[in-house]
Amino acid sequence: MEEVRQSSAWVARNSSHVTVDSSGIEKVVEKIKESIPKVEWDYEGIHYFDNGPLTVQYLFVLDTLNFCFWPDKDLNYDHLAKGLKEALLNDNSAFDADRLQKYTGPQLRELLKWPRPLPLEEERVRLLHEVGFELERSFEGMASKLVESCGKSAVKLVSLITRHFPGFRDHSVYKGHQVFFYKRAQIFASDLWGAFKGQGYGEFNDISSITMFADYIVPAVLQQLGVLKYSSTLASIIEASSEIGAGTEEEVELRACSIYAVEKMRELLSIKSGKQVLSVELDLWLWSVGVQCPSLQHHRTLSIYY
Ligand SMILES: Nc1nc2c(c(CN[C@H]3C=C[C@H](O)[C@@H]3O)cn2[C@@H]2O[C@H](COP(=O)(O)O)[C@@H](O)[C@H]2O)c(=O)[nH]1
Repeated sequence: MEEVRQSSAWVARNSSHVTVDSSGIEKVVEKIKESIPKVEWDYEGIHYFDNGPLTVQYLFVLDTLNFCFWPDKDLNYDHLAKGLKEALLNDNSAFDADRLQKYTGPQLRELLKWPRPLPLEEERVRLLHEVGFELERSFEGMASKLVESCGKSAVKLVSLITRHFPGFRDHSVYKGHQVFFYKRAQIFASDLWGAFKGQGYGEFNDISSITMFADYIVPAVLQQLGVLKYSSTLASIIEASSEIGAGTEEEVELRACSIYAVEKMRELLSIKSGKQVLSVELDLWLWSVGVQCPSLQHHRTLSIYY
């Protein structure tokens, strides 16, 4: 994940609309260093888990669709995680590779028991087809085979996913530089690690390589904590709930500065507490704070990546 770290740091050094405030980081670290908040994976109790390959298939489908809920104000991540779980409990072949290649928009809606079109529904369906097709072509139809071929390396897993599945190639070009985020690929590795508690399909010797997942919730939490500072123009765009285009400087800076800030927080926290802290752990804490705050104003970008 070095390319994610390095390219995000480059954006943070050259940014025009978002700044990472080191005194803000110090304040947060001072507050939490004595007892570092630990949030348990699936604290909500919404995910499917059977300790086997079907869970891996579920998590891969989940993270294929884990983006852009906000255009429908009643829809959120929980609906997706729970809806897919219910679908699998009703029919354990619902995510077989051949079935994934055939879903239509209305069928996906029905699967999730959502009464109206999903945001970016056509893209969601296209990505499911892509995943079904490539799983069948290269991994005997099973996401578990994909995971098994990574030799307990999260870095290898992310790179294999981005090589095989174009829909996971989450990157941007910023001021002429290529910037990598790989949000859904990284969160898949982290979901495996969390669900299987670091064992079996969730065992990764390099889980510390994973960065935070640059979504639309964590940047807003970091801003509230005083870790990120926005230009007045950017702040008013977000307050007005106006859209920010995918690939704009503003959007790339919000995501990259969040990655950079969490890396800095992690480094400082490790020094001050004397314990190794993982970016995935900080991410889950920050995300859970964000989704429990109904008044949180986040940036709005139509994107298939987060
Ligand atoms: N950084 C980060 N972003 C995350 C997650 C998760 C869920 N992780 C699960 C794993 C274990 C836990 O028990 C969680 O349930 C979703 N998201 C992102 O949030 C947004 C959805 O927001 P809203 O519309 O309000 O539901 C959307 O971009 C989605 O991609 C995370 O962990 N970290």
